[in-house]
Parts: sequence; C-alpha cells; structure tokens
Amino acid sequence: MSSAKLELRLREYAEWEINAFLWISLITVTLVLLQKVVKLFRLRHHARKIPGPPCSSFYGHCPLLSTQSLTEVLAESHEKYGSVVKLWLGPTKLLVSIKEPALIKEMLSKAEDKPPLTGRAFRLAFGQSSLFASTFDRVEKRRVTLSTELNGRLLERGKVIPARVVDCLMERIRDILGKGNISCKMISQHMAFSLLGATIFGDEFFAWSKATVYEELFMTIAKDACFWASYSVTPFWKRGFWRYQRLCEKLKCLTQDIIQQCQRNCKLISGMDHNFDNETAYKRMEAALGGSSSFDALVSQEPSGYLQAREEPCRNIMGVMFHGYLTTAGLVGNILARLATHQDIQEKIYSEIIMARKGLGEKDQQSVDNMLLLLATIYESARLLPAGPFLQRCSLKHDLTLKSGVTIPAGTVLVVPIQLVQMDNCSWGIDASQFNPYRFLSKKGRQCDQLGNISSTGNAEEYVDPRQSSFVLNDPNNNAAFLPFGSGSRACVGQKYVTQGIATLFASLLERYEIRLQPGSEKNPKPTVNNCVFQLLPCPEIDFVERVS
Ligand code: HEM
Repeated sequence: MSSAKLELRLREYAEWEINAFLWISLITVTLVLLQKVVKLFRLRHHARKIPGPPCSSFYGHCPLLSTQSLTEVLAESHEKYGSVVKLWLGPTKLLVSIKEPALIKEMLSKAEDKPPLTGRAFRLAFGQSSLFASTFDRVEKRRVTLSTELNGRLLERGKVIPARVVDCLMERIRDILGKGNISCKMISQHMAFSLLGATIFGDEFFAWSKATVYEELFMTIAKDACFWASYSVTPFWKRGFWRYQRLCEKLKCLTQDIIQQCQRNCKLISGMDHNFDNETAYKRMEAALGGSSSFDALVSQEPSGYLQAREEPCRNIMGVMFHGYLTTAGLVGNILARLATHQDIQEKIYSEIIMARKGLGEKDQQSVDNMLLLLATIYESARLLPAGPFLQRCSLKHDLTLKSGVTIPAGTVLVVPIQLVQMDNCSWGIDASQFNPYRFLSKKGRQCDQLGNISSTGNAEEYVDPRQSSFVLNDPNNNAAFLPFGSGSRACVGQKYVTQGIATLFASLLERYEIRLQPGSEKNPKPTVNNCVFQLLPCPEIDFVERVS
C-alpha cells in the first residue's frame, strides 16, 4: 500500500474515532440530563401533594426568605397550611418542615441520613469524620461505640469529674474576679471545655500545660467555622481562609500532642503497676472514637490503613470537642442566666443540694439523682434554648412515606423547627414561653397524657424539701415535643452523659457559690444564633458570691 493511501486510511480512522467519541459523549450527557429531568418531574409530582405557600418564581421561595428568617416563614406557613409544609429553596431543592410532635417522631426515626451539606463546618476544619457524616451507614458503628462508652462506665466516672472541673473553674473565676465582671459566656465556655476535656482525656487534661492555648484556639475556630462553611464553594482564593486552615492545623497538632501524652502515661501506668487493668480512661475513649485503639492500628498491614486508623480518633476527638463544646457552653450559659434571674429557684435547688449532702463527708460526691429541681431546671433551660433553630434530616436513597399518608421524595431536606415545637402552647400549656422548671415535675401517681405531654404542675411553693416532697421527675423524652437533643436514629449520643455531667457540675458550684446578676445587666436576653448555635444575647454579666457554710 502506498504511503498516501496509508495516510488517508489513518486520517479516516482518526475521524471515525473522534466521531465515535463525540457521539458517546453526547449520548452520555443526554442520558444524565434526561435522568435529572425525570428526577425533577418526579420531585415536582410528589411535592404537589404537600401543602405550602404558592411559588411563582424560578428561584422558589428564596425571594421570601430574603425578607424574613426561615423560622418566621415556617411559623406563618404552619399556621396557614398545617403541620407539614413545603418550601422550594431553588428550582430543584425541596424543603419540607414538620411541626406536629407525633409526625416528627415518626420522621426522625425513619429518615436516617442528614442533608449532604451537614457537617460541612466539621469537614472544613478537621477533615472527614465518622461521627458527623451525612449518611447513616458511615456513622452507625461509631455512634454505637461512643454511646456505649458515654452511657456506661463514663457515666459513673462523670460523677467524679466535675469536682475537679469546679476546682479548676473556681481558680479561673477568682482570676477573672480580680480583673472585673464575669460574663456568662466566658464562664460557660470554660465549664464546657473543662467538662469535655476531662471526659475525653481523663484527669491527664488538667495537668496538660497547653490546655489554655487549646481552649483559646477552639474558641477562635468556633467563631469562624460557620462563616467559612457558609460558602457553597470552598473559598481557596481568600487569604483569611488559609489563616483559618493554619489555625485548624495547629489545633490538630495540639490534639495529637495531648493524645501522645495520654498514650505515654497509659504505658507508664501499666508498666509500673502490673495489677492495673491496662484500660485507662483515655485508651477506652480513643477506642470508642476511632475503633483503632493502638492495637488495631498496629496490626494493620497497609501503611495507608495505619495512617487512617491513627487519623480517625484525632478527627473524631476534635469533632466531639467542637460539637460538645459549643452545645454544652450554650446550655450551661443559659442555666447560669436563668438561675441568676430566678433567685427563688436557685435557693430551692440549694436546699436540695444541702439535703443530699447530709450524712456525706466533705470529700464525698453526692448523687444528683435526687436533685429533681436541678435536673428539671436543666431540661427547662434546654427546652427554652435549643442548640440550633432546626433539626435536619434527609432520606438520600428512598422516598419516605409517613403514617399520615404524605410521601416525601428522596433527597428532600427535612427540617423540624425546634423552637416553634418546643414553645408551642398545644404541647406545653399557656406558659410555654416562660421559664418554669416545675413543668417537668409532677405529683406522685400523676400520669402524663397520651401524647406524653407533661402538663404544668407549676406549684413552686409546694416544692421545698426533696425528701418530704411528693414530686417525681418526668422523663422529658416521653414528650415528643422535647427535642433539644434530637430524637430517633441520629439523636445526640451525649444527652444522658452531658445532662448528668452538667447537673453534677452545678451541684458542686451552687453548694459553694450563689450566682447573682450584676446590677444593670440585661434581664431579658434574647435567643440569637451565634457561631452556629443559639445563645442568649446580650450576654448577662454575673457574680459568684461565696456562701457561708
Ligand atoms: C448540651 C449539650 C448538647 C446538646 C444540646 C446536643 C445536641 C445535639 C443535637 C440537637 C444533635 C442532632 C440530633 C438530631 O439531629 O436528631 C446532636 C448530635 C450529636 N451529638 Fe450532641 N449535644 C450535646 C452534647 C454532646 C456531647 C457532650 C456529645 C459527645 C460527647 C455529643 C455527641 C453527639 C453526636 C456524636 C451527634 C451526631 C449524631 C449523628 O449525626 O448521628 N453531643 N447533638
């Protein structure tokens, strides 16, 4: 064959190849687009049956949301269209809000995933976590191990941690008192941080020389995390973002530093004491958060597996510290503010603590199980100021059919407007927006109603001496409208532990100090979203007055 012919053949062949490639690309793109269009039609078809405000704009209800907050829009929509309403957040993004407690409970137990963007703040700051990921499959195993650790051995240990936290805290308060006023926010952040540090790292945490820098770094990162996570495309071009990333890297180094210190000491203790069972607090917590414990990581054959196993507990530790720190600080700050503004309740809790103290030695730790008003105050504070305005869920793969007959298409963002539900008169009575911890106490023998609603007993005068009183504490989780820790398959795994920890912390604190509002400080601060969580703002200024025993 002549070279001209060969060239022609080759050219034809190349043309044929290019054409085939273009056709295949065109067919693939068309199929993907068709799939998207079918999905969109399906979504629109199912969504038609869900009530909601009319929407004529291509951008859905976004123009409405530019003038009002989402909570306000949902409050009005639920009023008008019932307990399940839809909003379009864009041409293809459907949001369904549920306000009726029984339906919420059903939805929260059936929808196991969280919307894909959930946990973005965690991911940007600390990397992928197996605790705060979107799909249930990724978090299921780790949730079980962490929950077993928190609600088992650590719950017992939790009764001892706070005495040390209070000592550490009091040192800090004395320092701050010397310099001026104390803000609820500052104290609550420190209380939360010490409680979580002691939970995860054990007593080692109090002896760690870098604990103060670690706390400051967490506060700075917490302040910026929501801002950087709010960008839909990671803002690599911003200098501030890289500064933020450097802080996150520093935090990671410090976390690894305390982890190594804990591991060194674990070895030291088990090396010195042959009777020691080798399962020190930190080792067990590390296993719960990473599944690696050192053992799994070392037996792993692949170097990448080894690295991954070493990284996982570190990321999870930072994730738990971050979530626990923000939420616990919010709740502790709220309790401090409520106690400072409700001196009568504070005094009754003090009597409760003194009663529980009777017969115990100075160093003995009293159990908070009998401090019903203290526990009720924690529940009521959590009810009035949940961690955030919404619980979010999603069923990524399957449509969700509720007993009421509503079908919610896969991929829809499901929300529970938690503030509206927790302050709804139908579930909580006419004083739903008031601080009344007595609503969680009822006379012995008195039952909750069928929905689990705890009616307001509200009789403050009757509740004086916990031993003589005939009150019992209602389990708040029996009420489907009590959702500060969420509910169902993705509920908070720290609820029991953190409630017990905060109660023990306040029992020690109130035994020694009276909390007072500084003259001129704000008496009615408003819940405002700040750094991803609700906080009472402006933050009240408080005082700790030492009690004369
Ligand atoms: C006052 C303190 C706390 C509050 C108010 C709180 C609240 C919440 C809420 C509302 C959720 C979402 C639940 C849902 O969507 O149904 C959640 C999730 C979670 N919480 Fe907490 N939390 C607190 C403390 C803690 C602590 C101390 C820990 C662990 C030590 C913890 C571990 C978790 C985990 C692992 C999740 C993720 C569950 C998942 O996505 O599967 N929380 N928390």
